[in-house]
Amino acid sequence: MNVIEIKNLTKTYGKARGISNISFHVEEGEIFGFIGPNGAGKSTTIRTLLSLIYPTSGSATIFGKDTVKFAPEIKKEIGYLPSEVFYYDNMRVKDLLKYSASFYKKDCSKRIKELAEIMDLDLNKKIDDLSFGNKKKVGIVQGLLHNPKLIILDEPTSGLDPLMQQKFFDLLKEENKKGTTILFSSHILSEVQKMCDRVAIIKEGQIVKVEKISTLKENNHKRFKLETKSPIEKGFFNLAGVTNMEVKDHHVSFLYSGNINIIMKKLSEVELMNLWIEEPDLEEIFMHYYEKEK
Ligand SMILES: Nc1ncnc2c1ncn2[C@@H]1O[C@H](COP(=O)(O)OP(=O)(O)OP(=O)(O)O)[C@@H](O)[C@H]1O
Repeated sequence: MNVIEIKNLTKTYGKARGISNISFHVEEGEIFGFIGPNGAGKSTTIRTLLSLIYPTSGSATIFGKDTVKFAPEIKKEIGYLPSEVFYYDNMRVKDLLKYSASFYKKDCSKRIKELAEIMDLDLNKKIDDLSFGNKKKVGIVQGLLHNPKLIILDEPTSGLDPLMQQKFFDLLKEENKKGTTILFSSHILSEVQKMCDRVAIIKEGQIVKVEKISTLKENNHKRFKLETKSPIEKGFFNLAGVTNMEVKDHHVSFLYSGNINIIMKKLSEVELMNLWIEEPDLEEIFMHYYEKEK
């Protein structure tokens, strides 16, 4: 079953671009990454899904229900961590969390204590006295306290130190093992690579690619680095599937995706001093997709 199904979702802010014709789905039990640079449209997509803003056109369903028509019902089963959290500073953490829990018709007190312990959050402190990172932890507990079926995280790790990031990721993996579906937006590729099964890449309001992380990493591209006996012309490796070409004296480096025999044939025309064939990291592949669309 698809927990999230997005069909041709478009949101414009007056004349300004928000998102345009976004379509993808998130399956039950997946950790799905949503990556793109600042301003690409990640938050706009997420806010539209949560009916915090309304689509200009297109539609989406969560748990098979239209996100606009069934917003209040759907929200009970979603845990949402916005990219920025704002609170009434005067409240104590425990009172704020108690207030948040009152929206759900279940007793969340045990879970609040558990989560606060995992995230090393002092429930007795006033919000006012918390650092930015500790405020983020309040947001995390707030998002998870009702054991939601779907967790939507918008740039969740900003402000958390590396140890807390790790604890948070472990916590999410634990939730995921219990069957919780997770949509995770980020511009930090390494964390998407670490956490997610599949990923949608968004650029300038449009989806560039939806792919399994494993496919992105392993099957599609290889980085070729070669040292040649004599300098070669820049256009020598102008073949379909060759990108990110860099030539410096006797050193050539490029990404290749396609029939490996074709590139090997081309390589055999060059007198090689050395050759390395490596798996590129996600960062390189990601840049590659961006370049392709220019
Ligand atoms: N309230 C708004 N009014 C006008 N334009 C907006 C508004 N919110 C977002 N935009 C525009 O919509 C586009 C997408 O922004 P969005 O915040 O969704 O991107 P993002 O991928 O979440 O980026 P970031 O990582 O910086 O949060 C941007 O061009 C942005 O300037």
